[in-house]
Amino acid sequence: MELTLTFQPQKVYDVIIIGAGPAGSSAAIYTARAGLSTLVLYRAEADGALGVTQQIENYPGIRGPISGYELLKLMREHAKAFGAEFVRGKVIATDLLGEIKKVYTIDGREFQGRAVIIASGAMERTNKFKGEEEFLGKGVSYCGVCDAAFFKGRPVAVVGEDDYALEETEFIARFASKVYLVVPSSRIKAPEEMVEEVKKHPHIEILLHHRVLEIVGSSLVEGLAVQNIDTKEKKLLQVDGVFIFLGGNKPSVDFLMNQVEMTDGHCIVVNEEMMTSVPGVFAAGDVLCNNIKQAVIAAADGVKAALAVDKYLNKKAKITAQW
Ligand SMILES: Cc1cc2nc3c(=O)[nH]c(=O)nc-3n(C[C@H](O)[C@H](O)[C@H](O)COP(=O)(O)OP(=O)(O)OC[C@H]3O[C@@H](n4cnc5c(N)ncnc54)[C@H](O)[C@@H]3O)c2cc1C
Repeated sequence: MELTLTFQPQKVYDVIIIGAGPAGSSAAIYTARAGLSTLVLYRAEADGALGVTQQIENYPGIRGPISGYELLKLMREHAKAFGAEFVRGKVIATDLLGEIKKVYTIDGREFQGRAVIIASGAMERTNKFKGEEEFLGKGVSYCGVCDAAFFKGRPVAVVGEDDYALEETEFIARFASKVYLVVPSSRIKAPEEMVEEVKKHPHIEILLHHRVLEIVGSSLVEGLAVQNIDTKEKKLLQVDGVFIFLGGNKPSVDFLMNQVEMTDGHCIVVNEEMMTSVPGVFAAGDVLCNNIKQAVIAAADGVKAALAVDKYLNKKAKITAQW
């Protein structure tokens, strides 16, 4: 019998956009409309600064009030209508220095593109909890897909307060016997229907408005000390694992692995055409520290980056507007 092997070459996109907030989605409208094959990678549906915004009423043309997530869906649908592909996947690593740029997601996929736009926002944490570094890999994790199975039939805690944290909590609850969802704020910043789903889950207990005091244990995690912010009551949750999915206000740039020039404060350096120090790699939106954090400014930045990608890939002498 003759064996025929068929080799499926990996698709190389014209541009990969990391982030589906206003910067990434607006960039995708322009790159896709310019006929460039466009892939947008994003972490979770109602994620990023706009995704968690309850109400917005100052985005031009959308009088509102409208939730940030509803506005995002309009932007994404607009980009999809021009052919942009949106794929969920948290980017954890990149290889940007070659002509073909490689982008890796947490679930082990590799994507290739001729240009990359970094539009991952600025919602990384700035502070760590007591015990977090000590128990990293010994019960502390930042990845449900990677580590939830290690906690099959055992109790864990998840610390987080948005859509991304909810999705991870639901996934982890498939394995753990009990999941305490510790929410530092007084509400979960996610669409109501997602919150209701999680509330109904028999293994999940939500602790709203609780702060983390300390992750405790000897060689492995044995508990999470928390405090109710309203009543000041402290308790020790007996858990074997602590998953942390909190946001902050630092640029989300870990996956760049120092390949592009940055300032001391982890701010990406770009030129007037939004290009970083690496040819073919651009950045837009809140990920740029000096930006005024507004949706319309992020969107405009995304458009500038998209037009610059068109110039770069099509070797144009200058950036041209799209009519
Ligand atoms: C509470 C709040 C209220 C606000 N209210 C207003 C307002 O009323 N009006 C206004 O104009 N602006 C408002 N803003 C600001 C506005 O939301 C931001 O300026 C804007 O969303 C920035 O857009 P962005 O695309 O740069 O980043 P974001 O909107 O933060 O989007 C980042 C994207 O990157 C993705 N991402 C991050 N890391 C990764 C990764 N590792 N892998 C894959 N994807 C990743 C996320 O999933 C998300 O899709 C508000 C912000 C907040 C937090």
